[in-house]
Amino acid sequence: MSKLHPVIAVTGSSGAGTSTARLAFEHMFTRMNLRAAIVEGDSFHAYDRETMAQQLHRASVRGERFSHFGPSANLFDKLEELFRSYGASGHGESRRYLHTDAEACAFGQKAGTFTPWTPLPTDTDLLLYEGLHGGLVTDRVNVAQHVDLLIGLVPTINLEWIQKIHRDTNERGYSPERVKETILRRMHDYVHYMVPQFSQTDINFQRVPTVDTSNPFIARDIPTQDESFVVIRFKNPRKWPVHFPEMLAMVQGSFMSRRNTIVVPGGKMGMAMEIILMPILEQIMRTRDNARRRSRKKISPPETR
Ligand SMILES: Nc1ncnc2c1ncn2[C@@H]1O[C@H](COP(=O)(O)OP(=O)(O)O)[C@@H](O)[C@H]1O
Ligand SMILES: O=C(COP(=O)(O)O)[C@H](O)[C@H](O)COP(=O)(O)O
Repeated sequence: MSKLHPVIAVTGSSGAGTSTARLAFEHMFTRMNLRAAIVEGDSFHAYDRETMAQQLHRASVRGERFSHFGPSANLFDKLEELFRSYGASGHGESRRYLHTDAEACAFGQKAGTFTPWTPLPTDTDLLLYEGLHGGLVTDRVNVAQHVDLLIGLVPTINLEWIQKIHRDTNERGYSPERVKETILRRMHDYVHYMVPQFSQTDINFQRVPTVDTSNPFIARDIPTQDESFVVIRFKNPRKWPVHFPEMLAMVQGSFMSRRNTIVVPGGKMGMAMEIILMPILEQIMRTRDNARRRSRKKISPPETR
């Protein structure tokens, strides 16, 4: 945890909507005039697409579990080191995993490859991570301990699979069958490395469809915002400037389902994220500024003030 260099992580499974949620954060950062170092979780995969395919075949032949959700296909220690380093100094290094030809073309590379490791931009106000493992805790790494605000994007599983199938077939060129196989292959690691994170999160945003998603593998399109509700669970509401009565008054159609859980219409998800997250970001930045003032006082002795 860092007061001087806050780390914010949006964590969710493949297709959960973390890239989409990142855009909402970027809009808030712009409105708050904050400069963020943005890190995509896929950049901590251990293998590029070609090598990953070889590793997957080898694991299949050996009858071993192996997926993008688990430790053998990710650089978890490097991710924890990034969060630790940024929290301590505001510095670190990252790269990008280029999923599509369009992304890769901009770097003169092939899709499914990594850009080189490069230092994060300097003089940033905070780090924003969006990806698969922002809240990871295993017997070897504890990524979550370095995060100041941990957000879970956790649509109900049928909706998550519909979103992944839609995105992977339309934007990444995979067949629906191939995506179904990926979902099945990742199930063990999903249960052991993805799901436990959502007990670590400060806030979970769980989009729940109000239309039939019983068979996600035949869904023609993604349920729209208006065809859903969002269940927003706070692990510890007292930790943050969260005022449920104010939110209930501001978000039409919202209601409390538990003392720490507010439900909003899906079409109000963006508004609810802003109402909830901007005061929290403001609190984090006030804490950062106070810590920086104290740090400066320690450096300059009283007689020279
Ligand atoms: N709240 C939402 N409402 C409707 N569609 C969404 C929502 N969030 C994500 N999607 C769609 O789901 C798919 C996966 O979202 P994405 O942000 O790429 O997931 P991730 O980065 O977690 O893999 C995309 O097609 C995206 O447009
Ligand atoms: O599970 C994910 C995570 O990405 P996301 O959270 O965006 O779904 C992707 O399948 C891998 O990064 C491999 O990508 P690819 O299959 O394109 O090589």
